[in-house]
Amino acid sequence: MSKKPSVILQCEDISVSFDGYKAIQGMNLTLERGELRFLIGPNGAGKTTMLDVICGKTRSTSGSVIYNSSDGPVDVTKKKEHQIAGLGIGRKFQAPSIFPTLTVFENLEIAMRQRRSVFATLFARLTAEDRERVEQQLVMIGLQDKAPWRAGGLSHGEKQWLEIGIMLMQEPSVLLLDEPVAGMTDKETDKTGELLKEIAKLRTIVVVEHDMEFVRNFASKVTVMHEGKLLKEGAMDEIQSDDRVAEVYLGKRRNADASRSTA
Ligand SMILES: Nc1ncnc2c1ncn2[C@@H]1O[C@H](COP(=O)(O)OP(=O)(O)OP(=O)(O)O)[C@@H](O)[C@H]1O
Repeated sequence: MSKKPSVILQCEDISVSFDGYKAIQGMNLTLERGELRFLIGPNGAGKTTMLDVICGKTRSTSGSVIYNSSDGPVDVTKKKEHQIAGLGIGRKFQAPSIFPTLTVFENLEIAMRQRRSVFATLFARLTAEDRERVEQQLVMIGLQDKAPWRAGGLSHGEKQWLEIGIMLMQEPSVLLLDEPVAGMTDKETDKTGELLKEIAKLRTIVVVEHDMEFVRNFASKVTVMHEGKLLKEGAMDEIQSDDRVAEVYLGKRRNADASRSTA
């Protein structure tokens, strides 16, 4: 058997324009298998747009996103959103996708069934193996005690973990998450960090994040974007001691302070 390439995703020279406004300008991003990468940068840097390009929600105006799928390399910029999801790139959006009136268990069960053909979904009964898969997922996301709960009754943090569990039932190789800890308590935030580290043992995760404490606590490698470009990439301590990174964050804060003081 041939060895899988260590790089799972390579975004090269990506540019995106919105009605002439250049939101991304020649961005490069290379991800290894099994890494937890944080994508940071001031507001409007282009982080979410980068995730949108990778999952096919937004078309790049130039550049390529090569995904090393189990069937070989594919340029996903040529694919549609549902095809990209089918190839193994999962995206979690801010809007919740859980069914609040169904139980936690049923939410995971439905996600598992969606992988199958319509015929199989209509007629399949839950096998012992299926049940085992759902149960393993419940343990992974820390909701085993809440399996019979209605999903709508979960706390905010628990709902986010269930959403991550739903994504995992599709067995993606790459997970794209936009601010997964927004609105969480400190305890929930830490638990989410541990969960993401666990998931990244088998899969690649990209997290767009503003919560710097969360990034400091859980990031091994960080990519900083500014004005649609790559500003700096490296370990968190290198990022923190970089003058240009400090400048773009402080510069933004200074501008915000100035406009506030003149308001
Ligand atoms: N659909 C769109 N149409 C027009 N402009 C857009 C669209 N989506 C994003 N933009 C603009 O592109 C730029 C980059 O946006 P993006 O949301 O990717 O930044 P971001 O780094 O994720 O910011 P934030 O941290 O505030 O979420 C911003 O100036 C934004 O206003």
